[in-house]
Amino acid sequence: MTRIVFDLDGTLIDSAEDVQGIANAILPPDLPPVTLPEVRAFMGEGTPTFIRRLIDARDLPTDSFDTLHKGFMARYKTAVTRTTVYPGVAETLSDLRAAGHRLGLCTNKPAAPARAVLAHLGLAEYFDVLLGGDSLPQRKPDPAPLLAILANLGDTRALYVGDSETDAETAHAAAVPFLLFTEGYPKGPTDKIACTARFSSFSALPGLVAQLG
Ligand SMILES: O=C(O)COP(=O)(O)O
Ligand SMILES: [Mg+2]
Repeated sequence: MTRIVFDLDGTLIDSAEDVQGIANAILPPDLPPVTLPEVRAFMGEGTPTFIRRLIDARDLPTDSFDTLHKGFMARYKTAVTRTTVYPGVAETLSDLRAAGHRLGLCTNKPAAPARAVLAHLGLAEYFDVLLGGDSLPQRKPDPAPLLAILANLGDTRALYVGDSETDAETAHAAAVPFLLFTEGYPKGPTDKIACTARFSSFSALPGLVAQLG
């Protein structure tokens, strides 16, 4: 049995279009809408950082943070309809569970929208434990959420699966082997991201888990 912890946005799900929708809903209408590449670049370090990046990109007053953050959070839980699951994710999670592994979810997305989107996509049942970006005082790349999830899952071999530099840093800080999904929202070239192994299709993951055991 391995404890396998997953990142969410850009790893299991492609949520950028839903996040783009709520970002544009809170932006003053006279400003240029935020683009998908911008959204992908702003995501990964949690909602407060996303809002700060949005403020910088559209030269908004810094004191608009609270209003924008509140508007964003109010819409986030229901912004699920344009989100898709990467190919093979559900089958792979199901196979890993059937093989006896225990699965956790460590995301910087706030916990309520993370739970909502997992439920909407039928993925919630696979995870024994979930921590979001607002669950603890620390968020990734601080290793605290990943370590708390792993402690909850037992004390066997552990792996962390994510899509970004933030995830690589988190795994390194927690001294956990990192598996990089290369098709998500990295900030730079994926070959520059330190990892134990990389994969571009979820069908490869069960083999990697077996091999690293
Ligand atoms: O909400 C974010 O910033 C991204 O979340 P993630 O940690 O699931 O990639
Ligand atoms: Mg991610």
